[in-house]
Amino acid sequence: MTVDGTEITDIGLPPGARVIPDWITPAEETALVAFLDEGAWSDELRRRVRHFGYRYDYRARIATPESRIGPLPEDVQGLGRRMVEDGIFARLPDQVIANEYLPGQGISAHVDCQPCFGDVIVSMSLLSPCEMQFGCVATGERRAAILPPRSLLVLEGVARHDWTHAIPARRSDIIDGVRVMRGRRVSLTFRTMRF
Ligand SMILES: O=C(O)CCC(=O)C(=O)O
Ligand SMILES: [Fe+2]
Repeated sequence: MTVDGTEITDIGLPPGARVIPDWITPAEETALVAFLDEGAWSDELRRRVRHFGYRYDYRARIATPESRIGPLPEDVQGLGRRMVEDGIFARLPDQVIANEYLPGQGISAHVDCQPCFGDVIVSMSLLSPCEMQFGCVATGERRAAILPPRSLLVLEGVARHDWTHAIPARRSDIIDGVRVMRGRRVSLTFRTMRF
């Protein structure tokens, strides 16, 4: 398999990353998307986003204590509490970004802000599956994995700090050898502020 012309030798997740399938039910998924769609999505990027807890500044690439919006909405806070109960976070996540990806939209390779955000990053996938690509900053090694809807992707350790993650901006993915057209995907990324 090749990703952007680079041969991928080891398909899968980088060390320190795991996918927890079916972490929420289809009914919870529907309710969450409805909640997100009731509010105002921001058009500041090529994909739509909503920020909760603290606003992330895409130009400066930081979130600061001054960027505080307020407490997380109860629906989102409840998921954070469940992540703490499940031992995924040691303390309650307090910064969440919702991303909406329509077919053809993606997110470029990045490491989440290291001075701003803690050592665990969790991304919840809703609606459509998609491929996420990973790149080791030191060696250039590439990996890729499919994120199923209602799953959690947990990034910690090396996967959080030393590998980039990205979603290719395309309209379909190869899943189990079959080309699958993307639908609308919404994700919620949970983080803890370091401040
Ligand atoms: O959509 C995703 O699953 C990832 C989002 C992401 O990487 C981010 O918000 O930093
Ligand atoms: Fe990220």
